[in-house]
Amino acid sequence: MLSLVTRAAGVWGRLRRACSGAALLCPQPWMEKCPADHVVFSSPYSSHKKEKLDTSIFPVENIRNFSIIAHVDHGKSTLADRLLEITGTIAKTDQNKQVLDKLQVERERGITVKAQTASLFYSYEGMNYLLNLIDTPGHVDFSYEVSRSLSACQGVILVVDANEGIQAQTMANFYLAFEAQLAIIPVINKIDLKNADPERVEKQIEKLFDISKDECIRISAKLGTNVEKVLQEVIEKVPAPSVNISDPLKALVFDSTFDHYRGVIANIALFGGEVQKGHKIVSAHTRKTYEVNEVGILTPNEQPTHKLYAGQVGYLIAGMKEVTEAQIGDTLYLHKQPVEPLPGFKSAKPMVFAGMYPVDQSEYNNLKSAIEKLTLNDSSVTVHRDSSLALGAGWRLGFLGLLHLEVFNQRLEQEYNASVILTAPTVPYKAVLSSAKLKKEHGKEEITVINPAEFPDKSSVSEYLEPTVLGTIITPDEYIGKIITLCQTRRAVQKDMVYIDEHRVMLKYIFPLNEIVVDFYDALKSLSSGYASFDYEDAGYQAADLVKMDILLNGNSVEELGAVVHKDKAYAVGKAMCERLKDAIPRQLFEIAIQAALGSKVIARETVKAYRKNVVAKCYGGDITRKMKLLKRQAEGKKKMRKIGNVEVPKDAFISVLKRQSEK
Ligand SMILES: Nc1nc2c(ncn2[C@@H]2O[C@H](COP(=O)(O)OP(=O)(O)OP(=O)(O)O)[C@@H](O)[C@H]2O)c(=O)[nH]1
Repeated sequence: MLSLVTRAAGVWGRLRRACSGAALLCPQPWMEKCPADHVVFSSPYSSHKKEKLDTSIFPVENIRNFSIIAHVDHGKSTLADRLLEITGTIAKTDQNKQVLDKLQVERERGITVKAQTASLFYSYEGMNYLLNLIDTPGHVDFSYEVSRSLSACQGVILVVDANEGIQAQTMANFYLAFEAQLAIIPVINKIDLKNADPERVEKQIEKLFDISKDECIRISAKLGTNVEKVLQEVIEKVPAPSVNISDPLKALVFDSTFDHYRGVIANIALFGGEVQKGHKIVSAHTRKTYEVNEVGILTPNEQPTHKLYAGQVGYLIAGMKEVTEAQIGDTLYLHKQPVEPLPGFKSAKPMVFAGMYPVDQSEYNNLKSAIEKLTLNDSSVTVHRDSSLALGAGWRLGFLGLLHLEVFNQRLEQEYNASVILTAPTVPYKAVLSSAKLKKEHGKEEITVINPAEFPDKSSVSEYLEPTVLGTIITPDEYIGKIITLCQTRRAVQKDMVYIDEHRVMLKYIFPLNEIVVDFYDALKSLSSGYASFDYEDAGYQAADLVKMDILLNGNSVEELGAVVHKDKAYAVGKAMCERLKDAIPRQLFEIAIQAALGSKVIARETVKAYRKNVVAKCYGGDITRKMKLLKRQAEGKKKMRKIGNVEVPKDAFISVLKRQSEK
């Protein structure tokens, strides 16, 4: 014990030297409130220190790796901010709002989409600890991030809102942690709210998770109330990683990003050994050898260290220039010291597919490289090459949900300046083939169809199958009636209904995936005044009576707008799609007929009237610059259009047509 304290004191000195003097310790204003034994010895967030830190002072027993998990908006990122402040990782200011949500898309939408790591230094009861915190997203579309993050952890802080109580994603995230056998610290947040009812939430936690209410910590992440207690509980309750420094290096790549200058930056968790600059490492996946250029921890910016040791979580740069070289889930080991690779991750199962095309074919290569780099950072996206008559060469991408698709699209625009056309999303259907010709062509009897254009005709199929999910809805009981009706209109079958307390009910339904993927969540929120929550998991395939619906513009079938629908819904969906297309397609110089058809049978029709006005007429005889401006604006608008036959279709129309306006 003594030697550890002495070592730690020495380290503190070294860390203090490594971080510039100004960055450290009292009399920093935010330090004065720290209790005497909670010594802070990291640098403020803003300053990236090039001088290397020595983290050897933290023996494995003093390392804790943990995640914060919760339902959307229950306060994970706010709690992370407070933990960063308490440990002096960032200065305490009012500007600290969701510091770990670094992406523009996260800040704009106010949600976490990427798990983010931060190493915190904390001194408690005379011991110095290295705490590696991973903040995770709450939305179901990003649950792959959560499950990957948990593989680098031994414990979780499970945050539950004191007003909303346990919600659908609280359940899902709890089970992820429970199945991974992690220590779970239940935290009831937002106790400062007027309607907070922590006692009710404690009862729910006892009932649903079998965790004693005495273990729950009541906090306000916003005000900082009791947050320090959470940190101490992490030290007390989360076990240190069970690893050995003297073993050969075994590092799990649990995330990667691509830096334009430095290539691939891999986030790694060390399950054995140590690694430092100059080491030769091998990727178990590609068997390629690399020399390590830099290792470090994330504070939460990259902070180089001399080495990374077993039990630590950090980053590694090793001259991987191609995005395909750093697979998430890969195991890295030292050259000539091979190890049994870690199990890696189950690959994500895409729920929604959509076509993605460059707005202009000349941008194909740029977009290709942008997609490759972004999928390195978001490995749950699957990519297949595709092409379409109207849109040219492109890709068919698989996502975990519609929000995931939208966020990926937004990130492409914001981080890679790439503008794309997205086609209507579809779920992966299956067809059991009866035609000998098709069976031979595909080399199998059952095919998965991720593009409606390739949906085989009924005459060559013995059965169609559609994907289903087990949905969990948690709602105040006053909305049950409306919710049950909504579920029935979505062809759902009820599996369970239990009261989780006097007024809240948990419903379980099997849904056809295509009934919920686009807008079920919005409909649920709107009819429950925002109080119901929803989460789902894969539940296999079921037989379904499916048909392919074509959309025609002036008699020409538009492959990119075609959809696979349930036969009973074809008329309603066709009518709605035609109506929405009518709103989306601007009037042009000729009349446009929009039709939905099943085979040769037209089931719905709308007309866009011709547009007669000459936009520059009013400029004749007038100012030529005004006329030029008007024409330029028109040309800009045209760039956002796609010509199909002779009809100009706005690029957003392809995706917006499937959205249902409102639920009756
Ligand atoms: N009153 C009150 N509001 C809080 C508290 N903690 C968080 N909030 C607010 O709740 C909202 C959501 O907080 P976040 O920290 O972004 O929640 P999150 O769980 O990280 O959200 P996602 O990452 O999108 O899942 C924000 O407006 C916070 O200011 C709290 O203790 N009290």
